[in-house]
Amino acid sequence: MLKNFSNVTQRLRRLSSQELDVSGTFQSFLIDLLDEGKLTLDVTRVSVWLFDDLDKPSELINVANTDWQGDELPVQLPALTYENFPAYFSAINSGQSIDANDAAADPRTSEFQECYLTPNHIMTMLDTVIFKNGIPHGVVCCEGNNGVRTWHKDEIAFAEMIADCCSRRLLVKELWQLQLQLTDMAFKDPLTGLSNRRFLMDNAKREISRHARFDHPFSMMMLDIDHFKKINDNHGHETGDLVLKSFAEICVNTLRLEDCMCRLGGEEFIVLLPNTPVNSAMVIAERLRQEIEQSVISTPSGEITITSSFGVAEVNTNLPFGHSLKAVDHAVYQAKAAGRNCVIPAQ
Ligand SMILES: Nc1nc2c(ncn2[C@@H]2O[C@H](COP(=O)(O)OP(=O)(O)OP(=O)(O)O)[C@@H](O)[C@H]2O)c(=O)[nH]1
Repeated sequence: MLKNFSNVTQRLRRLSSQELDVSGTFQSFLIDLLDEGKLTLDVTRVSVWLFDDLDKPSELINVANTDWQGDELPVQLPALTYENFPAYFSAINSGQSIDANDAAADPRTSEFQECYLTPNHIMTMLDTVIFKNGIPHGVVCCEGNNGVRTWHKDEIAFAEMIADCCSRRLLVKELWQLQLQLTDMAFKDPLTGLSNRRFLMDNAKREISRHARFDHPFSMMMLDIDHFKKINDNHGHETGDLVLKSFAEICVNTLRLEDCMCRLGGEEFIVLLPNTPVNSAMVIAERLRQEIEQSVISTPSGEITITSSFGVAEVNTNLPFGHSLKAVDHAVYQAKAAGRNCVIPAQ
């Protein structure tokens, strides 16, 4: 029987309300939950084990354990194989809770006797299944070494609630990862890993408003690789892609962390330079131009050097961003007309 039933459910409800809170780690949520299970059920250890592959599970991997210190995971996570513990795997796959009062005698858990139960003095086990879309995804394992025990239906129901909390938190974790992936896809250029045009337009709007409020100087530059078409024509599109990636890397490594480089499209890039007056932006652009000119890019079709034309402008924070974009675009046009590989300030 569960003692202080209303206190227990109260604590569990509070923990359960944290399932949607992705600000904490998955691990710390699990540990809080398992500690609650350990305390309430008065057991030696509670752990969470998840299947390696839901379609064809061959291993159960231990992802949380009340014995582990804080959030730290062991370098190698313990695992159980289907090959060694077929009866236990079948019991989990049935979806039923495993109330192994006498773990050594219970056919679902007796496989553990020699390798685990006896050496660790485990006498009783209560394992409840974690589901995903109705399919067993893993198990919450409660182990006791205070003698054989008859699990009461309240205790089994409580352990099942713990497993259900795990199921929901796992789902939230997956949805959150999907959300991050989608945001990444929406705002990142897949080739270079830089932010894309959509991000640039959003971010520029925010930066303009921030700089206007504090009356700070805000500059930008446009970079356009010179004669990029020739690289594609002479070495192939794949090498062209590699050059674009290396170009982005060279620039990011030369710029400050707070500078925001975006790929506008093709071989055209924009760098937003927060809190930077135009004369400093000209110096930064010239330094970058030299760095690009001196870099040698190794590709499968040989070493390639490139140059780039620059347009630089101080962003007018009283006007829409498109106005400044047009100004740097025109400056790049002039840089190309002036023979390329140079930096031209916008008029
Ligand atoms: N490999 C590769 N090429 C691209 C990509 N996007 C655009 N391009 C190519 O970039 C080339 C740009 O050519 P142009 O606009 O003529 O410019 P350019 O050859 O650099 O000449 P200038 O700008 O006048 O110096 C085109 O051949 C595009 O097909 C890309 O993602 N990968």
